Amino acid sequence: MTQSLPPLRLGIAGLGTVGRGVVRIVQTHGALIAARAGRRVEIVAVSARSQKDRGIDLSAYAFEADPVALAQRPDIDVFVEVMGGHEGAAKAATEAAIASGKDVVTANKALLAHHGQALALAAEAKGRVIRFEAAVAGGIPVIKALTEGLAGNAMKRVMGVMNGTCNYILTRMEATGQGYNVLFDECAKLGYLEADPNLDVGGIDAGHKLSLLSSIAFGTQVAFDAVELQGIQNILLDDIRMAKDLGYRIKLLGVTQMTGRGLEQRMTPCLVPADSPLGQLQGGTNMVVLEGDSVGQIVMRGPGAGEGPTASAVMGDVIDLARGTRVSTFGQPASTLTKAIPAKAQAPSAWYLRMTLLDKPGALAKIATCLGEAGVSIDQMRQNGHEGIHAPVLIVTHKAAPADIADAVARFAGTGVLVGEPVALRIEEV
Ligand SMILES: NC(=O)c1ccc[n+]([C@@H]2O[C@H](COP(=O)([O-])OP(=O)(O)OC[C@H]3O[C@@H](n4cnc5c(N)ncnc54)[C@H](O)[C@@H]3O)[C@@H](O)[C@H]2O)c1
Ligand SMILES: N[C@@H](CCO)C(=O)O
Ligand code: NA
Repeated sequence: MTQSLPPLRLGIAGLGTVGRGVVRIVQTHGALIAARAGRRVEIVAVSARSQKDRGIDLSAYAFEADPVALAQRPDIDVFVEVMGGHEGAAKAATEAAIASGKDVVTANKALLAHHGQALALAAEAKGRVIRFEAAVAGGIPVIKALTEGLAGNAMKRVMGVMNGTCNYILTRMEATGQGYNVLFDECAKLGYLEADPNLDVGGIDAGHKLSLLSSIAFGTQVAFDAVELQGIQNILLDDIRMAKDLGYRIKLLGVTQMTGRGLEQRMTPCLVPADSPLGQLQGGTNMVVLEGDSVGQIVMRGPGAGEGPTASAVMGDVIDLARGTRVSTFGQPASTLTKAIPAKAQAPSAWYLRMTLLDKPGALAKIATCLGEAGVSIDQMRQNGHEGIHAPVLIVTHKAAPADIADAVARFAGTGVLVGEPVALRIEEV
């Protein structure tokens, strides 16, 4: 007869959206979890900023006002960090948990994007791991897919729409004909925005997630600073409409790939074919596209945020630890991850260029000349009527290097016919 294992004891720091969800799953699915893990999972202690009523019964758990004290308790096995923030309490408590020999489960992409390598090394030195399924694309089990199911593949490219708020804004712009500012305000009212909304609309939150996927996919140390970031704040309704006319949709798309030029990581608004899985992704849903040399392309779609989906991911990690499944934090020992060499030049692609010109003879010709001088070839060029003396102009280029596009855009400024700033978006082959 096998001897039954003692319960796995959790300390949960943070009782907000995610923390409450974790407590609810542990309380409602105790028997199911015990059957699957071969042992019970128990909550021993919790920590939050206050002891206010949260609509869940916490009476059986010890309360620690200080998350560091929670992390150091000798009666917990796993520290669940669902507070947020990449400095301060989350970092101090995670370090304390590791130092006192606990495994860590976290939903905190910002913390790992900034300190992932140091934390993973510290955990490894103690024979511990950090699991973070909830941190990337919420409920989609993409970390598990990459570290386990696809471990026999050399990964070629990973792409993702991983900020639900941005995808909500972009798809609602198309569906309602309302502009960015109106939909930003709607997101604020619906509570979709991070405390600092620039984390969402500036692409930073999604960039954090991409940097974690890069590390696992390519065996490199997390290099968030090397992610090229561009937000969605400058996308106009006109862009959404013109992209649609061309057969595309605009997505805040993350792409990471290892090229002969180095590691390319970008999180930028891109045009993708409207009929592709990425192009069809609506609302706040996330999608991750994984391309491996043996498996080909895998598309995973699902909820990237919210209490249930995020807590589901946290519990998947907890149950792995209860079962004794201990995959290294980034899929291989942190000491073997190589330093990422950021690509000096990013891959060429076709480009969408939108600008406003003075509607006068020769204006378009001057812009065409700039493109020619920069070595960029034009595929399509459209002027959609005019607004007084201003003419909105759309140009689609053949494949061109980003440096050549930047060169052309710099030349536009000297023509005397440009009004405002042009917008250049990649047309991504997905
Ligand atoms: N909400 C989501 O849908 C979602 C999805 C994926 C990942 N995440 C991540 O999960 C984490 C938590 O997010 P959330 O939405 O649950 O946040 P939240 O703001 O709803 O809750 C945060 C909780 O942490 C507690 N807390 C914060 N600082 C503390 C401190 N110094 N000491 C003690 N307690 C402290 C707060 O009291 C609160 O209970 C973040 O890292 C977030 O990025 C959230
Ligand atoms: N602000 C994030 C939450 C999940 O990380 C989003 O909109 O997707
Ligand atoms: Na996930």
